[in-house]
Amino acid sequence: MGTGKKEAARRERQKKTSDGMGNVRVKGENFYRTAKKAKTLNMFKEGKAQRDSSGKITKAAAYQSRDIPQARVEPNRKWFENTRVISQDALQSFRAAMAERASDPYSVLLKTNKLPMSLIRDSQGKNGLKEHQAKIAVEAAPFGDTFGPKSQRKRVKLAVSSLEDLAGETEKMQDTYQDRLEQARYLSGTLVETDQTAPDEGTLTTAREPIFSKGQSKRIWNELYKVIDSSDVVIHVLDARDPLGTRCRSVEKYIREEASHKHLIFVLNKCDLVPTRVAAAWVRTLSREYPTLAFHASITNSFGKGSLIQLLRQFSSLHSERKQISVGFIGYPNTGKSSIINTLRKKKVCQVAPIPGETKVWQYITLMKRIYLIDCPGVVPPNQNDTEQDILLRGVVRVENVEHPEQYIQAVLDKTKAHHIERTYDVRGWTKATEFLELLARKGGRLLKGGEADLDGVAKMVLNDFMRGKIPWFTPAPAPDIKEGGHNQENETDEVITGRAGRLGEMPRKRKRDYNDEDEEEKEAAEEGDEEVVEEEEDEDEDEEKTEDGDDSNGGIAINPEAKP
Ligand SMILES: Nc1nc2c(ncn2[C@@H]2O[C@H](COP(=O)(O)OP(=O)(O)OP(=O)(O)O)[C@@H](O)[C@H]2O)c(=O)[nH]1
Repeated sequence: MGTGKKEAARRERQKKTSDGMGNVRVKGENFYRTAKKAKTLNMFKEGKAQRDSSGKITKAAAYQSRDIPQARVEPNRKWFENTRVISQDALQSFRAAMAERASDPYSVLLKTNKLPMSLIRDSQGKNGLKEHQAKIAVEAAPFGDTFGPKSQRKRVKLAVSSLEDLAGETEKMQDTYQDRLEQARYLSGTLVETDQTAPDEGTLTTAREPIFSKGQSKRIWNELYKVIDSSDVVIHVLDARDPLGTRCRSVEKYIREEASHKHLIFVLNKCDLVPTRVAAAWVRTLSREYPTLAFHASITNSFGKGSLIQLLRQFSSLHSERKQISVGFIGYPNTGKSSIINTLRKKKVCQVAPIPGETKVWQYITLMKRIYLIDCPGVVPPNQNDTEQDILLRGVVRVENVEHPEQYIQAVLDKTKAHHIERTYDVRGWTKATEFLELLARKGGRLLKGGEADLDGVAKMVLNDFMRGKIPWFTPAPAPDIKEGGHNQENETDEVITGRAGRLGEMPRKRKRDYNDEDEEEKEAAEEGDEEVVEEEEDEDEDEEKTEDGDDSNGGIAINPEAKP
């Protein structure tokens, strides 16, 4: 809207031309020219007709021209919509099903127009083109026309001209493949380890199903690097049941080499699923490399929360010159990164689910005025040495997407103790994984048509139970090096090696609790329970910030002063 003279002129003009009531249009709807008006004006802009001295039109204006403009169809993919593709298998089964129906005299096909009938007619030769082509290619064309010196068919283009060249080409491809493997190993940080166990020259790894490459996509790694770049403290969340399996060594290496000013700490989550001794042994082992904390993520009954907050406060005072510090949570999918953030905030701020890949993008959460938390999607370092079984049992893959889950059940049975399985499912007397599944399916009434056991469905259930902690299992901590560190070696050896907990998957039978002798019932119940729950007394601390700290004194933390933070 102009001011002064121009605006006054506009108002004056519009008073005459507007609705007759003297209402002047104000800025807003319909203030400017309408599309139609603009089009008309543009048409005139393209030029006037040319006239001679007597006023006759010698050349018409563009809008007056009667020439038909040259036009072409707009290249747009919408012309190709409604095109469907059908696989050969699906086509065959459709044909078979249709043939069956057609031959049944008691059934009539209604609404055939909703079925892709042309797919059937094709094979009957209605659409002659394809059949004709096939005939030419297979039956009608003589050998000479196809392959002889007078062949009319185009030669297949080959990049090689002789058998030797072909062999050389294959070797070259093999070398490139080996280089790629090497690079993948380097990325996963297992280059040194694999050197000793490197497969023999010439052996090839088989291709993997794409679902086993979850957490490795470029997108996820970009998210990870965003989180690392924006964090001052990086918390690497490990699953207490398999801390080494859920370690991302390449990320540790990256932080050590490329971002050594950032603090890396380990948080051993899901400690409630392993016996205290095992968690303690792992904390001792891992804290030789980085500060390590034991944690149990739960909004109502957590463990290690006070220690973690205390540690973050220390980091924050270490960087007192900054306005705030950011703490990034990284780790394998499903290790409980989002759950830890929810525990610290004491409310559900991040989406949590018992399936991997729930967190899709990074997320900022304010813990206190000076401490921000960043959630990251789960990452999986690519490692050619990991089998599909390893990847699956670490909880990286969504079980419902796995084909033939029965094949992994033997690994579950090997990792767990038979009596734990018996207690969980109340089945006994199996020798093989398939027998176990069969028993379980029959017990739960999970049968398919014809009374066959639904092995697939039951196997998926067992795998989910294994990952979600319904079946107790854990990886024992490695034996402590007697010469290393300043720990009480006697106790360590005793705890880690000779205890029942030292054996694979074995859980202590008794809880560490004082029983009343009279209270036999409770004692029995405790003996039944196979999990030794790490308990925490929460000392709620009034904080002026957004969180209330559950203080468990020094419960979860074990920091080795020699370890490089
Ligand atoms: N028993 C037990 N379960 C836990 C603990 N922490 C997390 N969980 C469970 O583990 C599952 C995964 O937790 P999330 O917090 O979604 O894991 P995440 O690491 O954020 O997973 P992504 O989104 O895939 O990266 C959920 O079902 C949680 O309830 C814990 O300390 N103990």
